[in-house]
Amino acid sequence: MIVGIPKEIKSEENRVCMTPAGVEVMVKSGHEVLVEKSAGIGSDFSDDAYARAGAKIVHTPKQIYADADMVMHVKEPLPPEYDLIREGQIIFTYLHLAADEPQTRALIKSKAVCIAYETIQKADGSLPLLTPMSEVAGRMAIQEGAKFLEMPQGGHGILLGGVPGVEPATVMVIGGGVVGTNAAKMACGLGAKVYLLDMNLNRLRYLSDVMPANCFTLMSNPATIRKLIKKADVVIGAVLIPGAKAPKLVTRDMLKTMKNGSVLVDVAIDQGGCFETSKATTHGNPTFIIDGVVHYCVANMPGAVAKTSTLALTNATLPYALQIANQGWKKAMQDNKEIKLGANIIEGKVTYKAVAVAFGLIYTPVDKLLN
Ligand SMILES: NC(=O)C1=CN([C@@H]2O[C@H](COP(=O)(O)OP(=O)(O)OC[C@H]3O[C@@H](n4cnc5c(N)ncnc54)[C@H](O)[C@@H]3O)[C@@H](O)[C@H]2O)C=CC1
Ligand SMILES: CC(=O)C(=O)O
Repeated sequence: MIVGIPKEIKSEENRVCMTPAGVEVMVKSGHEVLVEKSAGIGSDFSDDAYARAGAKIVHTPKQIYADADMVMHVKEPLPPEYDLIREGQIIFTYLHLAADEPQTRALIKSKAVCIAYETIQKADGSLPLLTPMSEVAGRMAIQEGAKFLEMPQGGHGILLGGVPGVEPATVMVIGGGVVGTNAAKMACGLGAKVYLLDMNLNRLRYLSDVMPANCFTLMSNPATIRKLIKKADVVIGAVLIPGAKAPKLVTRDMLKTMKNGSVLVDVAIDQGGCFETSKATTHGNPTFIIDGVVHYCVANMPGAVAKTSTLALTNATLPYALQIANQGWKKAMQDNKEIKLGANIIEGKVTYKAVAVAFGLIYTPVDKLLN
C-alpha cells in the first residue's frame, strides 16, 4: 500500500501523524510512504530523517492525495483538502464528525473510507487512540486554567495552589475519564481544591480510591453543577459520549452566576463543547470572554506541545495503521473489532450511529459493507 503523510494545516498544529521510526516499520513491511516536505518540522523530525527511514519526500498535499491508498493525518481534513480526497481512498485520522456537518457532508461526497482515531474502541470501552492526547490535553487544561486566572490574561487573579495562610483556588472538573482524571491530578498536585464529577458511579468509586485527599468526587447532575459553579475559579469540560456531540452541561444562565474573571476550559470542544457558550478557538487566539468569564476552547490543545504529543500519539496509532496497510480496510475491520468501530463514513455511507443521529442522516451498519 502507498501511505501518505501530509503536513498538518490546522492553525498552529505542530504534530505529525508518523515519525521516521514509524516510516521505517511501514517500509520494512513492504509499504511505500510519501511524506510531505516539512511535515515533521514542528515535532523535530527533518525531511532527511524521513528519507533515511525510507520515505519519499513530496512537495504538495496534492501529490499525497493523488497517489496514496491511505492518507493519515493528525487533525481532520480541512476544506482545501476536501476535493483532493479520492473515492475508495482510506482517510485515517481524528475526524470528530458529530461536531462538524460540512466535513461530514464532504467526506460522504468523497466516497472515501474514513476511519476515525477517536472511535476506535477496545472491548473494555477504552479509546486507545484518543487516550494519549486526552492525557496531554487533561494535563494542559490546568496549565491553561492557571495561566488565564492571572489578571493580565483576563482572570481574577488567584493562584491555583494558594500559599500558606491563603486559600487555594477551587477547580471543578466535569467528566472523570482520561482528560478529567489527568486534569484533576495536576490541579491536586498544585494544591487546588478539586471537585471531580462524573455520571458513572463505579468510576467515581475508583477515583475516590486513587485520587489525593484534596480531590472530592461528586455525581454529575445539573443541580450539583449549578451549586458548584458559583464558587469555581476554573471549570474543566471533559465529558465524552463516544462519537457523539457533547452534551451542554453549563448553560448561559449558570455562566451568569460565576465569578467575574473565572475560567472555563472546554477540552470537549472537539466534539462541539460542553458549555453552551463555547466556540472553537485557536492557539493563536485561544480565549474570549462572555459575562466576565474567560473561555479557552482550543480544539487541538496537544498541538502546542508537539514534541511530547507526536510521540505519544504515534506510539498508539502505528500498530493500527500497520494492520490497515497490511490487510486493507475490509479485512482489518473483519479481523479487528476495534478498527471496525473506527468506521465513520465508508464509501458515501455513514457507518457510525452517533454521527448519523447528529445530522439526521441514514445510518448503515458497517457489517453490511464488509462482505
Ligand atoms: N481539545 C483538545 O485538544 C482535546 C480534546 N479531547 C476531548 O476531550 C473529551 C474527553 O475525552 P476523554 O477524557 O478521553 O473521554 P473519556 O471517555 O475517557 O471520559 C469521558 C467521561 O465523561 C463522562 N461523562 C459523560 N457524560 C457526562 C456528564 N453528563 N457529566 C459528567 N460526566 C460525564 C463519562 O462517564 C466518562 O467518564 C473528548 O471530547 C475528547 O475528544 C481530547 C484530547 C484533546
Ligand atoms: C483529540 C484531538 O482532537 C486532538 O488531539 O487534537
